[in-house]
Amino acid sequence: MPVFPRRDDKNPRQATRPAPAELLLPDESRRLDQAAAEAGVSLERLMAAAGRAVARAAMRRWRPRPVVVLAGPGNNGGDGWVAARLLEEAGWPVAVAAFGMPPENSVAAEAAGRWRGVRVPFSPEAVGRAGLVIDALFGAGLSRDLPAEAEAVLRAIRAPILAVDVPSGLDGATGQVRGFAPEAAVTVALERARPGHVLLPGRDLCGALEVVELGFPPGLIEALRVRCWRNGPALWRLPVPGAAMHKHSRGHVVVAAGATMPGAARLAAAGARRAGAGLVTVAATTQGAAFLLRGVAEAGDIIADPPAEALVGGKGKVWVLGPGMVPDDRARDLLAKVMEAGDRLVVDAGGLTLCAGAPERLRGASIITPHGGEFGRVFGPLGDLAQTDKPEAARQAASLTGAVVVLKGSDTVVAAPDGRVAINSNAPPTLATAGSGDVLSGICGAMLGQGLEPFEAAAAAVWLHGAAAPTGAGVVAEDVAAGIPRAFAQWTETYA
Ligand SMILES: NC(=O)C1=CN([C@@H]2O[C@H](COP(=O)(O)OP(=O)(O)OC[C@H]3O[C@@H](n4cnc5c(N)ncnc54)[C@H](OP(=O)(O)O)[C@@H]3O)[C@@H](O)[C@H]2O)[C@H](O)CC1
Ligand SMILES: [K+]
Repeated sequence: MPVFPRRDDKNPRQATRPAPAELLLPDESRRLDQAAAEAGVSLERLMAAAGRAVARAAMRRWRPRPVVVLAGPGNNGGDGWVAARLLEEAGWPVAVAAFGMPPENSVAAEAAGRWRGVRVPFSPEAVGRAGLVIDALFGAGLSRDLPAEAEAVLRAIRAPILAVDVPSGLDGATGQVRGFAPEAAVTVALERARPGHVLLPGRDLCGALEVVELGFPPGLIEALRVRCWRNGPALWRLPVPGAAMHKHSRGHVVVAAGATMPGAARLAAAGARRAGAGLVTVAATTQGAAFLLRGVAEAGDIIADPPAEALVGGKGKVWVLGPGMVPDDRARDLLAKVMEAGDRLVVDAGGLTLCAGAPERLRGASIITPHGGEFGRVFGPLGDLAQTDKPEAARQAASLTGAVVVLKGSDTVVAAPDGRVAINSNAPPTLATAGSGDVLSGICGAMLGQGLEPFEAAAAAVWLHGAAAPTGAGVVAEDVAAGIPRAFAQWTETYA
């Protein structure tokens, strides 16, 4: 069995292991506020804490300068009114431009009522001479596209923007822009980040993300039973080889591949081997392919001639089915046989093409790794949903197939059939290169082979893949595979 490093509370190095980074949905945020109220922590207190955090963020990052606070009609605006007062008390020149006023007797209205300073009309001219703009127009309560009037003002800003909760117009749940959203220099997230801070294009609009605590009573976040996290080492532990291990205890990954793109098989095999698979076999699914595959195999890969079917079944077997594979009848039969045998299975590329418009064929797979195009081809209408709500589309696909879905991109989403979602953010742009996905499917196979359950295997593989990718020009997929030992070392050094 693989050895997992044990958590040792006496080891001070492990203090660096982060807590799981929950990503709160707007609805969860509302439930949190409600639970806080029931526990005696009022919205007024939370808003005071939010406004204080915003003012402090401004003072920490900038010298005093003319500030314009754009205050919306809800609690996001309320945070803005509080921040305006605190900055003015600290001696900063502040003006507030309100876009509608909060409802009478609301907590936000009270915050607005305490403002005695300068008010300017909500107009493009108002922000023209600002040295800093605090965007407190809309946050979690954005319910439709940004109004044109608000867009015109936000577009006129030339100064740096400090966004409260989210840059207004950004949907915190999905990372999508509703009409328009400005690009902030800093975004102050309240208590926890939101999926929209990590998903694209949202992540790129937030600038530096500061997550601040508002003083919720302990235990309330845990009680929400959040199902979405930023992917990272808090969610899984990588397997590290123990002294008593031998190659057969680290999983046997079989890469079922074709010969039209033999490089794909080679990269998947390299990913699996570097990520710790004990044994890797490249199995050709087309006659004569073994001959071609042999030419690209590295030492350590065993090439099997068809029938690859002969390899189906057996303890510790994990299939990576699809890299460079021709989606023909033979491949379809192999997929069915592997499913029938109950072998663990990662489906990618050609394997996904076999299931175009027929997601039910994937029932029995452990992990599938589609990019956006493959996802649309397999899941039809869910492909459209993925354009607007990637986590929800991946979650539905996982529930439909029973497989963990790795919906790839610069913001890869990993979704489990039980509703857990991890959103990845460590992938450098260099990963957008041919063959990089093949390396990932191999790493997924290796993680399964070493005993991780599918969601953890997939999330760990995606992180490792991102951490393994060198940055800078000239990076090819081979370099990603070669970077895996360094990524393991980084993990061991920091988190193990
Ligand atoms: N626990 C926390 O995280 C806390 C967060 N706080 C802050 O509260 C906001 C969320 O406040 P909420 O009042 O729910 O929502 P907003 O302020 O974002 O906006 C709601 C108002 O805006 C109107 N609205 C929404 N979309 C539009 C639009 N496109 N055009 C015009 N008007 C819009 C909405 O009107 P409706 O007609 O939709 O009802 C509301 O009037 C969160 O972001 C934090 O900043 C708390 O301060 C502390 C706890
Ligand atoms: K905002």
